Amino acid sequence: MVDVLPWLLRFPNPVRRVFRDFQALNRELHGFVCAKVAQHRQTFDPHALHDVSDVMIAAVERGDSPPEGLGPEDVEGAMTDIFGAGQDTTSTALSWVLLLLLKHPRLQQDLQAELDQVVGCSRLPTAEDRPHLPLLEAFIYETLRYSSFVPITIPHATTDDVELEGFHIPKGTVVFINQWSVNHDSSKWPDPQRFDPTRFLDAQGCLDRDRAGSVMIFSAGQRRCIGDQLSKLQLFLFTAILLHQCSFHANPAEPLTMDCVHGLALKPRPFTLSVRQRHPLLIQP
Ligand code: HEM
Repeated sequence: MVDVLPWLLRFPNPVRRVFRDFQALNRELHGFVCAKVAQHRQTFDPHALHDVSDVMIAAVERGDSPPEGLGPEDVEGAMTDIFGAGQDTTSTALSWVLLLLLKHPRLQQDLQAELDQVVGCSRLPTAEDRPHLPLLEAFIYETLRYSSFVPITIPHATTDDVELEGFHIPKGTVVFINQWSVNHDSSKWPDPQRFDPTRFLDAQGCLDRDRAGSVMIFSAGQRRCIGDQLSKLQLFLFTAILLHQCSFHANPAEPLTMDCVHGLALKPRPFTLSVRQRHPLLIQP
């Protein structure tokens, strides 16, 4: 196994700082998760598994995993990974969703018109509405492509010598994918700097699944994100429900900039907005 940390420490200061901040954050999260897992162990009932922590505890305690697989001491680490990897990414995606809705008020209205037509105003959008809301799906894919908010993937290292398109990559080389450049490659994406969800719609107005599948934000290969389907569903539901229930308006005193705060994920600079209720509220406060 190759240790990528010494390699990361060779980076210039700002990049090192990002990884240090990340380590500090991860330590804090780990403490929180350990306390939660301890509570789960106390209340554990093998006949009533309530969440992913219960399932994980059940799996390691039943001895389902192979001898070299996870043991009871790994539950806290695995849960920290899942929460650490899933929380910041999904909330960052939502910040971009909101910022881009503010930047494109006409598109916001079109998305609401699609929701009103498909869902109506007597119920909330559900996952079953997804195939009938192509513009909303296209908006989410374009947000992921355009923001490319995980611009480079987590560094890995080659376990053998590799030949790739005429390049020799020796064993033990640290490699990662530049997702931002894949998503802004002008040979693949016409006018890549333009935010245009309709690039994901075909002539019939349906979602072009091949095109959507070529957005790269969850990495590739064996260590590709395990949460991709879950997070796309979450993003769909959050965005659909927010837009169905509310309209979002920019603060005229603030310029709407696409400049980002740089870290492991690119985040929009802090911004404020006003929210107006559309229909009689269907969500119970
Ligand atoms: C929009 C949201 C998300 C984005 C953009 C995203 C992106 C990524 C990326 C780029 C990686 C690195 C893959 C690599 O090492 O090359 C990754 C790994 C991972 N993600 Fe996500 N992710 C998201 C949501 C989630 C969610 C919701 C979960 C869990 C519920 C999750 C769990 C993980 C885990 C556990 C890994 C490590 C996989 C491994 O090392 O084998 N992610 N993700």
